[in-house]
Amino acid sequence: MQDVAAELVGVTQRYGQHVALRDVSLTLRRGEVVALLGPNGAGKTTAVKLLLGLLQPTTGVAKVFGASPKVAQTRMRMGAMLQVSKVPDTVKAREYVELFRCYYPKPMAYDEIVQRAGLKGIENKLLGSLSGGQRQRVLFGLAMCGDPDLIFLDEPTLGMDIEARHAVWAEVRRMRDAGKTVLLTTHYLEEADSLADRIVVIRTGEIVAEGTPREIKGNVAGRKIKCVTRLSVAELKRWPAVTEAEMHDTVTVVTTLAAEEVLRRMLAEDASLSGLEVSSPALEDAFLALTAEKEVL
Ligand SMILES: Nc1ncnc2c1ncn2[C@@H]1O[C@H](COP(=O)(O)OP(=O)(O)OP(=O)(O)O)[C@@H](O)[C@H]1O
Repeated sequence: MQDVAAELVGVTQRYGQHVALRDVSLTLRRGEVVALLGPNGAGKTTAVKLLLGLLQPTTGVAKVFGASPKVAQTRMRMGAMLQVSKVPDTVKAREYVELFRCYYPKPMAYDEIVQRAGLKGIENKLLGSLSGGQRQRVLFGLAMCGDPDLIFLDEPTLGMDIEARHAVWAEVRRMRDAGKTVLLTTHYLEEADSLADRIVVIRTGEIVAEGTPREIKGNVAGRKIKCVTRLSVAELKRWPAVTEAEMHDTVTVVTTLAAEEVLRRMLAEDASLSGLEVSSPALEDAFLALTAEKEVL
């Protein structure tokens, strides 16, 4: 069994009357990248703050490396890049990184931070003069200062250009390969798909799905069969394994959780079927299905 790096156990978090998280249990194992996905206001930042010890759960327990995240020794092993982080405008990037390095007993070497966070060329600039993407890179560097075993990245690549984004992705993979644990929140589903070993989807304070990117995509949205067929959409919709069937111009698109079974039957019933294409759903399809507003009856 893999070691547990951090966990929320039966956590409910209230802000006054508002329930931001409801009985959430979440485990982060050592050496894995977990992406927390969910629409605005779902409770992602609240979960991160609980694990960082910035919030005390209303009920339930938050643990990091077997202890409270508020314990100083535990904090030293964590790094965080939060959306809300504010930086002073009149301090140079270099000075700020150096300051953060002082907080840790065994900080990462300055040059290593510069290289890993892509700070070359902006080290001597005032933080107030940096672009949004450059500022994000500095925040990424700050999160790495203590060479943490557990790192929280809240929307890390927001505003970054493609090159900077890919550099962050490479760095996250390097951390994982070094046995570190990464919790990532992102609205870029491609980012979660590409980086995460496991995805946890939250909707209105509750976990609604959890699994590898492949499982999340496969189990929820099914696969799509596209082809030209004389079978009618109305008929296809009546097949038990078909979730959805529609026509786009001359192409019929069938969504199903049992692609092989449906395909065999389609070929058996329409020998003239042509232009066949079977595709896995995008993570976006699964995400939209999982986080869709509950129907009001
Ligand atoms: N300090 C607070 N006081 C009152 N309500 C809060 C507070 N912080 C968050 N909330 C509410 O709790 C819910 C969850 O917020 P949270 O910031 O965790 O969501 P999120 O998933 O991170 O959203 P986003 O994707 O927009 O960053 C929201 O409805 C939010 O309005």
